[in-house]
Amino acid sequence: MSDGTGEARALTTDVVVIGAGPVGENVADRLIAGGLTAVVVEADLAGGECSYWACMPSKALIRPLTAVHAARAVDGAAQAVTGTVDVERVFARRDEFTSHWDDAGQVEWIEGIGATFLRGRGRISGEREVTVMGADGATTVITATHAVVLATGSTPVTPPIEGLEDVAFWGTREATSAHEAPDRLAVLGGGVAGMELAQAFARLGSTVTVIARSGVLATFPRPAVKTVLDALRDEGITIHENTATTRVDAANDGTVTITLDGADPVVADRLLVSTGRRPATDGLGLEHAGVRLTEKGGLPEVAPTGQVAGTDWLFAVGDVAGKVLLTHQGKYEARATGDFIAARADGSTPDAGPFSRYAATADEVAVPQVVFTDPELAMVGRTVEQARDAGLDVRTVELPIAVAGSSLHADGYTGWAQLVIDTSDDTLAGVTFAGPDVSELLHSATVAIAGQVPLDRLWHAVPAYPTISEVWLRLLEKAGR
Ligand SMILES: Cc1cc2nc3c(=O)[nH]c(=O)nc-3n(C[C@H](O)[C@H](O)[C@H](O)COP(=O)(O)OP(=O)(O)OC[C@H]3O[C@@H](n4cnc5c(N)ncnc54)[C@H](O)[C@@H]3O)c2cc1C
Ligand SMILES: NC(=O)c1ccc[n+]([C@@H]2O[C@H](COP(=O)([O-])OP(=O)(O)OC[C@H]3O[C@@H](n4cnc5c(N)ncnc54)[C@H](O)[C@@H]3O)[C@@H](O)[C@H]2O)c1
Repeated sequence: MSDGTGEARALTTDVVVIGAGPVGENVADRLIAGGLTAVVVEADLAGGECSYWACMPSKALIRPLTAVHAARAVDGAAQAVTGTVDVERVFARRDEFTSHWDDAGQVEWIEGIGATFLRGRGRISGEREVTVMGADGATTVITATHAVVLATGSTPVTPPIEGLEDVAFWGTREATSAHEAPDRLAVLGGGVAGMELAQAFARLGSTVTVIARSGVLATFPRPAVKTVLDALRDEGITIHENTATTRVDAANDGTVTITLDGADPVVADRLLVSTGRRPATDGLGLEHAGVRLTEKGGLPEVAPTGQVAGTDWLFAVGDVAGKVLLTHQGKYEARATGDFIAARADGSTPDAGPFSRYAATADEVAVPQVVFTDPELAMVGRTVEQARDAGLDVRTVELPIAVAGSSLHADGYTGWAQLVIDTSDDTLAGVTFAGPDVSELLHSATVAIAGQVPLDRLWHAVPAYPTISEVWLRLLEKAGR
């Protein structure tokens, strides 16, 4: 804002938060709860990528499709599903979940907690100083007495493929906000976003081809990924793994041809590029904080408190911190950072050791993630490879999910589960489930890992009969109990 004379307006606050995604909102909430004042700066929509173009719209699209599929998998209920999915209603329901891309409710929430909301693009312009350029060109210079928190999220990475820059392709933003399903959709990138959206659009009526440079969902155990691959292929989705894309061409009729190394070209009406994201650090003025970005544009070391290495006033949380690109983990970092800044504001040095309230320790050992394909993938903690890389001595037990609860849940239920066990203290280092609706099992595993519960004690956590959770009993028996 300016005062009408063209001069910058000046503001002073305890903490400036740049970015009002879920993570920025949460850090502001903790700062205010801790007795500080905060200005939250947002260039686009308050609520961020997650609310309008990522988690919420994608899951809003997926849920009705999964619900229909689930009913069809239960004899007696299947007979009640006599129609087809109402594609228009699915998109309309998604529109409700994104509040029709109107952030009035989120702005009201931010102001309701007592923070000041400022619409504009923020950049660091000096020590503890942020300059905000409003959409109308007005400038506000904000001085922070305590800290500046970066919560600017991430931006998509576009691979350097010949011809791609001349094609009007979809990113995940366009896919999650689409109002129609293309006849033929090609998806470049077999990560979480690509696989979820591939199945969603296939179920909305598109003929879908996925092109993955490596194996799809490569960070998950392969037998778990196989349950997803088999299901998606059964639904008619073509999946090319370990396949390089050599060039992309657009024709005058709007179709796109994707030339592959070692496979026939793919012709599509739309190309979705979902090949990963990187921290949103462009134009943030980090040089004014003495921070040098890494080659890939990431921040240097960010401590578990969120403090950026080499400064005592700059913090980073959520996607921009570059640790874990998940909403729930970013919000967890926000709680630790907000509490740390508030606790430090009186001049004391809070104990920010592992598992203290001021350190996002779980980022390293207990990150839960769900892939909302159908069947779902749900994993927390380390895979065998990650555990061994971290120097742990581990053993595994794995088995198909075949208990009374799963057989009742869906006819022909197919699932897979694995425990990664740290042999030094007989606790869990990682757990993976694959199968319909396993996402709701995941928190049990997260509690066991974060709580470092030994298997001997876990044996006394009796799963209710007949639920899918009974797989815990089978896993523990196989582990020697
Ligand atoms: C398709 C898709 C689906 C996903 N689904 C899930 C899911 O189901 N579950 C899950 O946990 N995660 C999911 N994610 C990841 C999730 O979206 C991110 O981890 C999450 O949005 C990170 O939150 P954030 O607040 O750090 O960043 P963002 O949500 O990106 O918010 C950052 C905000 O900062 C603003 N900003 C940036 N620069 C400036 C600036 N200079 N000045 C002012 N404002 C600025 C942006 O406009 C934005 O509003 C998904 C991602 C994608 C792409
Ligand atoms: N359910 C969820 O929690 C959820 C859903 C979607 C996204 N996300 C998060 O959002 C972030 C972004 O998702 P994403 O799927 O875009 O990223 P990602 O990093 O998970 O996957 C990107 C994929 O693209 C591939 N790739 C890279 N370059 C390629 C090329 N030239 N050709 C073909 N493939 C190529 C990579 O090998 C990788 O498999 C992720 O970190 C993810 O965790 C989470």
